[in-house]
Amino acid sequence: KLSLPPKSQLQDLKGRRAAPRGWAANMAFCSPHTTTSLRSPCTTIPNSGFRQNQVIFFTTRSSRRSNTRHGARTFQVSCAVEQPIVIGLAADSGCGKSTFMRRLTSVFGGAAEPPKGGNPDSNTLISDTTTVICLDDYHSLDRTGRKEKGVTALDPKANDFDLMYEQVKAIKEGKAIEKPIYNHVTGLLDPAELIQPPKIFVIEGLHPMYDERVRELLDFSIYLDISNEVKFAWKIQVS
Ligand SMILES: Nc1ncnc2c1ncn2[C@@H]1O[C@H](COP(=O)(O)OP(=O)(O)OP(=O)(O)O)[C@@H](O)[C@H]1O
Ligand SMILES: O=C(CO)[C@H](O)[C@H](O)COP(=O)(O)O
Repeated sequence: KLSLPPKSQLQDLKGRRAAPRGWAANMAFCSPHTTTSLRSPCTTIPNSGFRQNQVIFFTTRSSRRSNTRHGARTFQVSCAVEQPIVIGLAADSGCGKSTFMRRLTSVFGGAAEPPKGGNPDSNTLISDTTTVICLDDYHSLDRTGRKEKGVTALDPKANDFDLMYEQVKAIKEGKAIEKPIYNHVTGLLDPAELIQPPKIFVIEGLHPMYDERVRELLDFSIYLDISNEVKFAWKIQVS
């Protein structure tokens, strides 16, 4: 997961070139020491034990152990793993969020499909670079619960913004999440699905910008402002 510079550019701290033969094997035996840039935000790189923007010093072991001809040297490698970009797409129901997202993800590459082998009623779409989740999955009340409390899905009280924030933040830090599923067929909250951090993470729904903490995590925000006239015309056109 770490991006090592090409062999031709790898130098030790004295500016000497790495041994041309066996440098990769040598690195495999080395012990890492890290430091963090004070100016950069730091996030964990999945499965690496390192954090983004850390500078890692690898000190190689003696030549005998690593089977190369040169002695111990220290190399500096910067972690340059990109954080997922988070896009928030907000609009009322029936304003074309799914249609817009299908077109956008195809521009980013690959057809968008639900998670393979998962819940057939999942609202998630995954393509080569992009994962789109629907914020309806953060409804804190199911259909019956909303009816009993006399609130609609648009009411902030019917949505779990704490969980939304924690999970969007986790994705941005490169961590996988267990996201709940709101089942539009049954009106119930289904068991969670595993979402891995993608290159581009889109959160679409009624309230991607309502909670200040979630808003702060967005790299881009899109609001589809569709008049009722147009929205109803689209619906009638289908039925
Ligand atoms: N640009 C468009 N031109 C014509 N029709 C459109 C356009 N965008 C969406 N529609 C139509 O409007 C309807 C609603 O679109 P869509 O399902 O994408 O909205 P949505 O915001 O995802 O809805 P919901 O939140 O209810 O799932 C669909 O029938 C779709 O085909
Ligand atoms: O799509 C929606 C909001 O984006 C629905 O209005 C909301 O999720 C409630 O769903 P349902 O009417 O199926 O109980």
